[in-house]
Amino acid sequence: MGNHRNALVAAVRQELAEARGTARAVLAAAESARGESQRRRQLVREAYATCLTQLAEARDAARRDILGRFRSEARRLTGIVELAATLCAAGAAGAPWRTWTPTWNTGGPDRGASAGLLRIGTIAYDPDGTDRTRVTLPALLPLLDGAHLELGGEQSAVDGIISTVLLRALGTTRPGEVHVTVFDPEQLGGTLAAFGPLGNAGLLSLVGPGGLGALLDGLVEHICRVNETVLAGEYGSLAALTAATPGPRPEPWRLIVLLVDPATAAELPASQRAQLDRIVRTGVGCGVHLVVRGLDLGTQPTVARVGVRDDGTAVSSSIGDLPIRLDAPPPAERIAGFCRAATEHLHAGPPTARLSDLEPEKLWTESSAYGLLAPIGAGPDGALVEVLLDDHRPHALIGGPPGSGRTNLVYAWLASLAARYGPDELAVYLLDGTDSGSFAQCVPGPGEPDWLPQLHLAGINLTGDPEFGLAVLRHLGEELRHRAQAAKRYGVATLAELRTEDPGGQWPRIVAVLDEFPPEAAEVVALLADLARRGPAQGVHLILTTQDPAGAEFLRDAGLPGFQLRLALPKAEGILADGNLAAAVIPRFHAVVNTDAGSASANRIVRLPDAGTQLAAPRADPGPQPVLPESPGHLPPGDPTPGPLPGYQTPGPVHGYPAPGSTRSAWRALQHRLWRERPDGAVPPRWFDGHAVPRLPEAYRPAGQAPDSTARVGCSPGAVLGERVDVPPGPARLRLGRMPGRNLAVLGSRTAEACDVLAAAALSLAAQGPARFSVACLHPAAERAATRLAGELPQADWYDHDTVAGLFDNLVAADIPHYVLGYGFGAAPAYRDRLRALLADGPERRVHVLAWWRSVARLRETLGGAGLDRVGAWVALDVPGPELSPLFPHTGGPAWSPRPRRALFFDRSVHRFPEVIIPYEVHSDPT
Ligand SMILES: Nc1ncnc2c1ncn2[C@@H]1O[C@H](COP(=O)(O)OP(=O)(O)OP(=O)(O)O)[C@@H](O)[C@H]1O
Repeated sequence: MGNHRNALVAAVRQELAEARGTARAVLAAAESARGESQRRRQLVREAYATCLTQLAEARDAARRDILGRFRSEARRLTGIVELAATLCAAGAAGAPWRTWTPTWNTGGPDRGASAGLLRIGTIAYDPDGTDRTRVTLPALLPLLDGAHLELGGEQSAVDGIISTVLLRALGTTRPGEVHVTVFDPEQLGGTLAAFGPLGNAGLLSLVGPGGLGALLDGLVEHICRVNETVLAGEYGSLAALTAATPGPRPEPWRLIVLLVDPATAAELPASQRAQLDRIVRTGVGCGVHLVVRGLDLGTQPTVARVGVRDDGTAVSSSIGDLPIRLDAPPPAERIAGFCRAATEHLHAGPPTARLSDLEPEKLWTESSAYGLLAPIGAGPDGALVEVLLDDHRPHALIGGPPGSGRTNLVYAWLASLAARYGPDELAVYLLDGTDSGSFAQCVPGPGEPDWLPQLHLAGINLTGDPEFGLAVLRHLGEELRHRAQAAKRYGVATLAELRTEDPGGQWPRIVAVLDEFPPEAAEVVALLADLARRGPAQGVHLILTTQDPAGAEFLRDAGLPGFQLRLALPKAEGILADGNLAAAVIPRFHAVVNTDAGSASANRIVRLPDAGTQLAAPRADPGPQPVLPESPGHLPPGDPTPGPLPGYQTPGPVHGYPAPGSTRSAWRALQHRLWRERPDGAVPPRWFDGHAVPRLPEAYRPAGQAPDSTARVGCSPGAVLGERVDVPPGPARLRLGRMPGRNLAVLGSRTAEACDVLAAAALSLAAQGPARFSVACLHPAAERAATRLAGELPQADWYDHDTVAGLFDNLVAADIPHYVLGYGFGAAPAYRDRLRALLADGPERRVHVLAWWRSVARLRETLGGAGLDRVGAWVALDVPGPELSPLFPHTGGPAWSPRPRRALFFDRSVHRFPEVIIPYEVHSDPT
């Protein structure tokens, strides 16, 4: 039993031991699993913490990145907004009052430029609420061509806004482009008193307390008129019309300031309310803008509202909820100063057009096929006024008393034409019938080698030389004939058609300016009439200028057609039609341009630019004269002028030049530019200066020793007597062939000039080949010149009172010509018969007498009445025409009024009528 019990105990123990062992094993396993779990949990916790940290870092990085991008984008956009704001409210529209100045003082705005926005304050914008991104932008309001303004809130602040927008609107437009009307029944205009000076220029009007209805009615009518007559259904608004068409705005803006207290506003009659609504709806397109305080303008999109809040800031419907920090209103003295300046500016009129304003963008781009169109100045609105010369209105008459600016006007017109039409399109001829050297600036001068490339010919200082003007008119008549023949060949009638048919031909339009050219002579009248009548079809245009009514009367009397274009300078008489008094009232440097022969309805007032003609004051020193470069002795008789126009000239001083180094005038600067553009091979124009005394050219002076007597002698050498007064430059010559009468008498008491004629003749003969010269001086006054000539001739025999017999004794026949130069033969009566015999039979033996007598009576005394025939040619200096009748083949003497340095030359074998010549200066240096 005990064993059983023991065994049982042992078995129980055994089982217990096993169970304990098992439990221990399970416990150990559980503990180990728990440890593992705890480790894992730890790991997870750690991973979680790491993850959290990383996520936080990533989030922070992303936030930083976003913020950075936001800020840079905000900065960029802010920059754009600032730029846009600056552009929308440039200059006077946005500048602070400290530096504010009206835009027209700084060169702008352009005529007809569109209006922008106006600054009234600033808006502060802080996108992220940290002060770091805070930006300040101008708060801008639309007004001109943009909106009506309805302002509400504290009164003084609202009035400040009104002053601000008014001044900015006025300052960004040209004076006169904005008219202001103020209805201020409480203060009777006192609210905007600083703008008062505008009233002096009609730019500000006040409406009395009972005038609102009439004001609104008037505005409605004005809007109707603009819609009907100005916009005429073609344009939606004045802004669109101004943008689409060149020139100034056709209608000014009207700013209507209505300062109404709310009580009055509430009692506004229905009719006025209705008119107000009409204006609100339709006014902006017609330039009518309401700026109101105390009135409700309704909900039209054309209304911008500004409300001033109690804290002094404002909000605007055009900006949104952003509060506007209002600018201080403009100081009253600045407003008043501006208004005074604007008034003065308006009274002064538009700025003077400068010569450069008349120039096109590019030189020489126009074709003259159908006419010549060019501006000559600016109209009252500042726009350039153009004048046209064409086949229908071909010619122009310019008139104005002395000093009124005729020359200046011609220069301005020429500048405008010459800048547009190149030398292939335009040929200019200038004749100055005054003594003022008017056109001297167009030709080369000392230190100024340039000339007007379109200029073919200029006649300067022609008071004493109407013959040159006549020669030019004849030349133009020839050109007309030449063109008419070409037109006939091609079967066309107008220049435009000729140019189409003959594209390679040179057919520029010709503009001939005749400044005070005297039309007295019948031939001048006939030539002018011919040019005026037939010129237009051939592209020849005349511009006549006159300083007294006689010029216009002449036109009327002569019946010259085609002068519909009239340009009347201040106080011009007879240029415009009777009863058209415009020229009497225009100010200095203005002109009335009239394209309808002066009838009052066609008047246009033009302000002319200064072409700088004041530099054209006459100079004292004469310049050299035209020279032909042909060798002497090779000209056909009667036509000493080979070579086409334009002639050429030795550059030399000409009257009227600015001294070298002087400031270039506007004209001169333009001419220099044109000259640099001249075509290759362009030759200077032919010019003739009536004040200049030509020197005997070197080509007509003997070069050295007497030519060998075996050298060839021309059959009829030509004695050069003086410069011809003709279009092609060149000397007048006397052919001395072996024919009876080939002798020369120089007549007149101007000893120096007579000696010059004989000296030029002798020297030029000496330059042409071997010849013998005998100088017989019997007059003491001529002794010095004769001695000098004898010394200059290669070989000459000298005779005086004591030795003159030898002259006749030594007349031996020779193969070379023998020229006898006589000074005062009348003083040797003892030799009259021998002299008469010499004159009679000398020329056939190649002995020619060239001699000076003080008068025709002396000549007659010396030669006897019948002996006059033996003198086939004469040069008369100060001998009146009738006295020359014994030497003249027609009845009565030639028409000749003597004048200094001019002589009448007649060679009966060549001339039908004598010609005027200018005796050369042979010895200019005192000896
Ligand atoms: N538009 C202008 N602006 C400024 N100055 C001008 C203008 N027109 C003319 N002048 C000046 O007035 C003066 C007279 O002008 P201009 O010589 O052209 O007149 P004119 O009528 O031809 O005179 P004259 O009868 O003496 O020949 C000159 O000093 C000229 O510079």
